[in-house]
Amino acid sequence: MNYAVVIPAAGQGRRMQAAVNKAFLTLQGRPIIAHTLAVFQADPRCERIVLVASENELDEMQALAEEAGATKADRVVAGGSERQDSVRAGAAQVMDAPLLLVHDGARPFVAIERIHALLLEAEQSGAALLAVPATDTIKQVDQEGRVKQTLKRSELWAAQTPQAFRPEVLQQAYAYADETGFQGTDDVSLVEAAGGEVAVVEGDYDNIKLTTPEDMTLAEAILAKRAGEAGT
Ligand SMILES: Nc1ccn([C@@H]2O[C@H](COP(=O)(O)OP(=O)(O)OP(=O)(O)O)[C@@H](O)[C@H]2O)c(=O)n1
Ligand SMILES: C[C@](O)(CO)[C@H](O)COP(=O)(O)O
Repeated sequence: MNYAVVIPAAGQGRRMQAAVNKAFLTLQGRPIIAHTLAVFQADPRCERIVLVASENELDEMQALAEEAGATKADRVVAGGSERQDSVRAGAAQVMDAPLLLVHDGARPFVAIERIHALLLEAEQSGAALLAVPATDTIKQVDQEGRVKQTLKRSELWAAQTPQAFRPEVLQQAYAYADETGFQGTDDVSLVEAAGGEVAVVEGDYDNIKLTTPEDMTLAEAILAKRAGEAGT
């Protein structure tokens, strides 16, 4: 099944501590968001890209998408103050798509094979995400900085994007969020909160979200490794 993807890039990148929105920071001379757009532009199953930008960066983002040759990104829409608001504004544009994906603008390394595995699962389950098994031991910590408990690592997975939905499933989840005021830090958590099932598809550890300055160093290393593997 084909799909439309919503790419939120309307954040402020505070943890990146850069002077500009981190989407515009460059890796090997290309803006992060151009790397992300290239993945979906190259995927024949991706029909449309909805890019979500801050109100004051709409023109800059549109120009960047054009320069990057992302012809599927025919609209750039204004985001909101929270990630969930930005995704929602973008999703409203493509609720008629066969499947709807949400993918962080700040995750430039997702592999097309993983996207296709995710599509298969979402088609059947209604909602699915890429995730990787936790590699660290995870502690639940109270407000005073004391450990409440050590969570069972074999049951813990780190959520990534893309996250994929049959549109009616996402629509119902948004209706639930409207009723309850639920705010999630990712998109499938709205479906979970509404009592729906979410399937997990194993992703790759290099599908990182560029969040802190250290991630930029890691990202350059991932690109260099890929270039080495491709012999370029
Ligand atoms: N109001 C928001 C907040 C986030 N995002 C986007 O959601 C993705 C993941 O969010 P995150 O990495 O947290 O980005 P920022 O919110 O920009 O970072 P920070 O929390 O450090 O400010 C990013 O592509 C970001 O641009 C968005 O579109 N709208
Ligand atoms: C959606 C997400 O990337 C899954 O890991 C993550 O939850 C986004 O969180 P952020 O606080 O907006 O970075």
